[in-house]
Amino acid sequence: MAENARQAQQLLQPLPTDLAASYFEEVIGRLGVTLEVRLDSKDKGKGVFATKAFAEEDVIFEEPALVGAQHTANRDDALVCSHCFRFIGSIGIQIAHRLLAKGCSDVNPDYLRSLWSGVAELPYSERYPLPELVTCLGGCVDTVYCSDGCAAANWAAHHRLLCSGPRAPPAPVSAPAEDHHPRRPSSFEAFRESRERLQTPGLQSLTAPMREEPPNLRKADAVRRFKEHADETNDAFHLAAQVIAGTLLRADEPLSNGFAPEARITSDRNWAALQRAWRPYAAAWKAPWWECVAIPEDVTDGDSFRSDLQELASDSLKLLKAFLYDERFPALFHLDVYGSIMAMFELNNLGIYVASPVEEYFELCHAEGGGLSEEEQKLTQLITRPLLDSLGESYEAGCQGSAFYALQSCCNHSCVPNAHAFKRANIDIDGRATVLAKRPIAPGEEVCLSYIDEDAPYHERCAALADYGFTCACDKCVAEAGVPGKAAV
Ligand SMILES: C[S@@+](CC[C@H](N)C(=O)[O-])C[C@H]1O[C@@H](n2cnc3c(N)ncnc32)[C@H](O)[C@@H]1O
Repeated sequence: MAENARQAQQLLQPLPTDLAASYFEEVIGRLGVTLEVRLDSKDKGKGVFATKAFAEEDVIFEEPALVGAQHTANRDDALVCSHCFRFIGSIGIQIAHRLLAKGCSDVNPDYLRSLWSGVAELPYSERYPLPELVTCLGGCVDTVYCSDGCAAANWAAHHRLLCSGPRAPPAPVSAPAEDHHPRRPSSFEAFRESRERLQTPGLQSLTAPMREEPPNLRKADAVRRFKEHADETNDAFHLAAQVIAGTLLRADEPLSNGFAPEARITSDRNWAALQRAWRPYAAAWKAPWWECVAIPEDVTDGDSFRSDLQELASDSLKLLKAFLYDERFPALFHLDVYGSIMAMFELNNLGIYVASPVEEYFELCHAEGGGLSEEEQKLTQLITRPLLDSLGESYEAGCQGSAFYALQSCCNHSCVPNAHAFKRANIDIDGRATVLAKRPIAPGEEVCLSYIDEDAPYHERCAALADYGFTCACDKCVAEAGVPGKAAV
């Protein structure tokens, strides 16, 4: 077996117990929570266990995503920080963003542009202050942030390698450069145009010979092609790119800082650095995507469905390698490794949901008892009614995406869960996972979430969990499976 394939197969092995234990101790320490990850939880693999008592509604843990992305289709609905997923700008900017993106003809576009630029402001919108928009350190417009801190953190985590920006990045990359001022694109059109350019490779980029372009433009085009393919086929490829870029950056760090793992031969040092950097994902090991995905009911030829998925992943990986390939770490770019990352998202992801402040704003202005006097509402609605009507039923659309969390992804399922991932109104305003106790939990008890509608009848629950590739062994399922007639309810 070639060295590359051999190393790839090694990356695809579950972490040895001692390394997995120390990795999760580090995760628990970083999050500062009173929990432990046990590696063998009753035939279910890993599980999360309480090490102290929790009362009902207690926060069991909160955790930022390791990688996360807003759904492509949601980008026009919600303008959020690309790192923490908080809403940004202002209520006026959020509404203008959506209506201008929709090409709405019911409201004067000049008025919407003035909302976008901040020249016009909506009455009472100051009651819902949002952080100023901050642009990307590398100058691309496919990411925007709520603060310099988020821009720097995203840059350091993976965006440094995934940025399609035209500007040379400021140095050092670990801290925002002093001359980097938060700034928002001057007009919605400039912002939008730049985003559209990201989604549509210009004719020039398809026809111009690559070698005549400066290297940074070549890279920018290759990044755009990868992102466009992900937008059109499967959002999870964006997350897979973040995993690979983040792993490369972590593997590179000890090598470039001279703190290389102890090994005399360079290739051995590179391999040791890669193995260490890969740990968060080795701990979430899964079989390749095309093998573990449940075949949809309407698909008759399962084999060709699986081979189509494999081909799709292969196309995506080729586009990624065009700008990200690093010859020191060839195993990271093996198709089976890419497939395992995709499977991790398929089986372990948590949806991101952040409620929109626009919903609350319209409640204030339009709902009975919303907080304004009748007279104030009447006057305000002269401005807000046309906006609300144009937005239509989906006026309250929140931010939606998906993310992977180191600890939450270890929580097993139960059809009588003692915990739930829940967003508390006005408290949980970003993409962190917040897990609350649904009932009192004793020390030593396993913390379980429900991946599905746990109130559904037994056979529906079984079918829903088959998509996750397992048969539930919780007490409720065991009891119901044994009761004649119950399965048919
Ligand atoms: C999000 S992971 C949870 C962590 C997992 N135990 C691990 O070792 O990585 C989901 C996987 O855990 C296992 N699992 C979770 N809940 C289960 C249950 N109630 N019964 C059996 N297996 C379960 C299944 O293999 C499922 O695909």
